[in-house]
Amino acid sequence: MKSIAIIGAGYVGLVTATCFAELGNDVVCVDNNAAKVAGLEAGEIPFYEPSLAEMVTRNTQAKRLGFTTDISAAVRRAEVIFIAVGTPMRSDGHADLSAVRAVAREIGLALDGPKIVVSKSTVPVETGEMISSIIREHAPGDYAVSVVSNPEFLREGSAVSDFLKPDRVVVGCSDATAEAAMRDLYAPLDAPLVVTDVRTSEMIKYAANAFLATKISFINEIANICELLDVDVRAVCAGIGYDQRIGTKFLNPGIGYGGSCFPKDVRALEQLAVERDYPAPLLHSVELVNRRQVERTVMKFERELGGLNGKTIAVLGLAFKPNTDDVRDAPAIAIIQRLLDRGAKVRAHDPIANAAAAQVLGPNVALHDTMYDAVEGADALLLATEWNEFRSLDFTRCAKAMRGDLILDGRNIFEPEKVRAAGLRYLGVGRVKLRGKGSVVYETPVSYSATQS
Ligand SMILES: NC(=O)C1=CN([C@@H]2O[C@H](COP(=O)(O)OP(=O)(O)OC[C@H]3O[C@@H](n4cnc5c(N)ncnc54)[C@H](O)[C@@H]3O)[C@@H](O)[C@H]2O)C=CC1
Ligand SMILES: O=C(O)[C@H]1O[C@H](OP(=O)(O)OP(=O)(O)OC[C@H]2O[C@@H](n3ccc(=O)[nH]c3=O)[C@H](O)[C@@H]2O)[C@H](O)[C@@H](O)[C@@H]1O
Repeated sequence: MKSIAIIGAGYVGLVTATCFAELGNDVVCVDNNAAKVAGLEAGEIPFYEPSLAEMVTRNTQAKRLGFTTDISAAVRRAEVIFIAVGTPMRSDGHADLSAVRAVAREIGLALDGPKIVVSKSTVPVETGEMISSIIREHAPGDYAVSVVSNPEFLREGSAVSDFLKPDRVVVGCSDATAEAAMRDLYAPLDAPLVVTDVRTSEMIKYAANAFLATKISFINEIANICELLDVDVRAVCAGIGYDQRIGTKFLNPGIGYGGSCFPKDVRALEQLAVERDYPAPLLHSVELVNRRQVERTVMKFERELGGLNGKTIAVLGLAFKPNTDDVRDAPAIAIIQRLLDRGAKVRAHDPIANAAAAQVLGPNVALHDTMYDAVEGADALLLATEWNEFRSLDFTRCAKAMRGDLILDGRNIFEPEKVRAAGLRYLGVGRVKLRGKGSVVYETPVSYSATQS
């Protein structure tokens, strides 16, 4: 049993804190957002994540988990301190490390003995060294501080089981004391432990996300080519996915990847390379293909509807993927913004993310409580997020409610024959031959990065 402080009660911080408490540790979770801490103390989880709320309540009641805004007190009582604050994308594509720096400074100022400081946040190679020097600079005494990199691989929507049953745990340490403490902490989990130095561990996290994003952009590109050749990409996925070197996972074409991590982490890794004079053309293309997937979706509507001005599009799904209310960098939001720019009206529904989407989209989009309310009077429908409830969409009911007849299945979850049987037209991603040739005029320039030569 260890005494742990987790700094940052966001997605990763709260899941990490709760899971370490569940494993029997004494955990305090710190956030500088007082309202968030007050909410957590009252049992309110600031985002939607299946099974997390019950686990927070159980561990809070068992007094293994607490919340505070007092970082100094939390640092002093903990043996191990996890940094789990956000590292969002700066406008130049680099990771914004201001929150990590601020936390390192506060840890330094509060130091009163030896500590192990662990970065759970996704951070560029060399950040561990930066954290170490900031802590030392502000510490009141010459205390031994081991800085560890322990990246997190959980996915939103399955965060708790991903944390407790990981494929592997990666720990980057610079000394034996820290390594022993991390081995101890993760001993209850039945998972391989990959122990490296700090820099390698930082790189592993970016490489993992970049690889997964690459797989998605790869299959999206194959899907786009399938559309020109009248080949169904789903059969292609099955045909290549059985090869275990390729695998079936993360091979679903769609309207592009989104979320708070893939877009920012691919760009951050690219920028790490670019500033060392390696232009990272593959990473650049991964991001480019992803952005163009959004434009391609808008283009499909434009072509099929003969223009967008005055047309009404119903969008089902706003979150960047199912089982989350997170709309950060969601492709649905980017598509909606482009549809609005071209004069279309948008009606939308998400089972969980309507409120979060309203904050980003403002009053220009009509958000509805049910999927059937959203499709009422629409010229076309976009399935943007594959929530389970959308899989049983009644196409006959849609055909009656809609003004037009186009269904664009942005996640390939519908059977085209069923859609057509209801008198509707079906378009997916890589499943139906596109009208005309492949000459799509994309908005995204080939070189969009300011620092890319
Ligand atoms: N969201 C995800 O699924 C995953 C995220 N990550 C990485 O984990 C890190 C955290 O991501 P999220 O949890 O999504 O971020 P988030 O933005 O949801 O949460 C960050 C939290 O830190 C708090 N915070 C910021 N500055 C602070 C300070 N000085 N003192 C105390 N609290 C402070 C904020 O109030 C916020 O509650 C990022 O580096 C991200 O790339 C890694 C794996 C999965
Ligand atoms: O670093 C992170 O934050 C996390 O990023 C992703 O997790 P997450 O963003 O929660 O969601 P994913 O399930 O990976 O989906 C990301 C995006 O890719 C899209 N996707 C995924 C799989 C696929 O086959 N096709 C596809 O378009 C999803 O729709 C979604 O928009 C990684 O899967 C996690 O391992 C990692 O810890």
